[in-house]
Amino acid sequence: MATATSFRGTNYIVGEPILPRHRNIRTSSPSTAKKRLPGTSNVKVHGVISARAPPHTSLRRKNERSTSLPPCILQGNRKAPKFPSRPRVAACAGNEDLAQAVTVAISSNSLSQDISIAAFVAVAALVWIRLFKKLTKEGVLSQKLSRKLVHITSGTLFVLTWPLFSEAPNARFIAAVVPLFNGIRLVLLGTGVWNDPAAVNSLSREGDPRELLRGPLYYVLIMSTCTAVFWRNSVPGMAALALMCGGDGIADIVGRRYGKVHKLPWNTGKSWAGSIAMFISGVVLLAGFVAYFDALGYISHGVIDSAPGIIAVSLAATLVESLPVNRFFDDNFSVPLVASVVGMLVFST
Ligand SMILES: Nc1ccn([C@@H]2O[C@H](COP(=O)(O)OP(=O)(O)OP(=O)(O)O)[C@@H](O)[C@H]2O)c(=O)n1
Ligand SMILES: C/C(=C\CO)CCC[C@H](C)CCC[C@H](C)CCCC(C)C
Repeated sequence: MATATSFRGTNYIVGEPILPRHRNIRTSSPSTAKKRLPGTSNVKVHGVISARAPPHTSLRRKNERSTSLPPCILQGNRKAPKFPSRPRVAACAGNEDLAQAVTVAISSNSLSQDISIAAFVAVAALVWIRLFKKLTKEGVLSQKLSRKLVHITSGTLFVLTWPLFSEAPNARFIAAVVPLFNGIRLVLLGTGVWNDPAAVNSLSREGDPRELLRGPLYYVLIMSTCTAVFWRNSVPGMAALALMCGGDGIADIVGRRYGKVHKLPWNTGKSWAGSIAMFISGVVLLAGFVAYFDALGYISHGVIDSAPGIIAVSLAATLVESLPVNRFFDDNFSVPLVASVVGMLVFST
């Protein structure tokens, strides 16, 4: 029997029988969302919601997701999820055993889904690095350019894979293992336990394996931390990674090419060209991340609403990157740190 319940001004239907093949259960799309229930008026129907996990118990903070409810439902269905293959929990009101069995089945399903996705992304990372290793070995890319292209692309692509993970609370930690796994590879290469000069060349400035224990290792550790701490429903983490990957990476490429003149007055090792490129690419990549996660319903900030915050974060990170403090603070540490702190100040999530 369906019963209507209300949360944050939106009415939901709780209950109705569950199908064992829960993966096939879909929430209704916005176009089918408005239906009438007997005895109610203007009720929005957003699929069948678990009797064990009503919206108010699932909502830990704004936008945060439960194992069963996508953010669009928690937010009163601002948007429908674009990945409907994620399991949606349904349960029989009044049938606790069945509801529990389904919850257990979904939890184990989420775990295997997350492990498979993490394994897939880890393999994709190996293939990606191998491609750059080959291009450097064949002289298509210089060592410096290869390192910066790996720096720009691997983090960006990794962030784009976040929606593939399930809505389970542990999904973020399983995703965070992917950069950690790459960190182990860097430690093995950097300490010489694993001897692969071609891989070292594609990831280092001068070909010295010990370099991998600094910038590249900080990079994967920051990526792992942002994944586990901020994840896909929090803009400060996206800001940290956008500025570290896109901003800092582009500053180097543009600065080396066009920054021979017009050096910064407070740091003659860096140029206006590099810093302006960092600011613009940081803004563009962070706006891209915000648009992507907003479109998928993970965050409630649109690009336009977020524009002042995006500009503030990018300016702060660009300023820090331009300071002559590289010898003490690696850019892969200082840039994401400042971007995430400013991000936490200017974005509510
Ligand atoms: N704002 C910036 C940043 C970088 N550069 C150029 O890019 C080069 C590399 O800068 P940077 O990335 O800071 O140097 P590294 O610390 O050597 O590299 P990484 O951060 O990748 O470790 C600089 O020498 C400079 O020519 C620039 O002109 N302006
Ligand atoms: C050279 C680097 C930084 C120096 O400033 C970057 C090092 C990159 C790591 C070795 C690899 C990181 C892989 C990502 C965590 C996952 C990428 C997955 C994607 C689908 C390709």
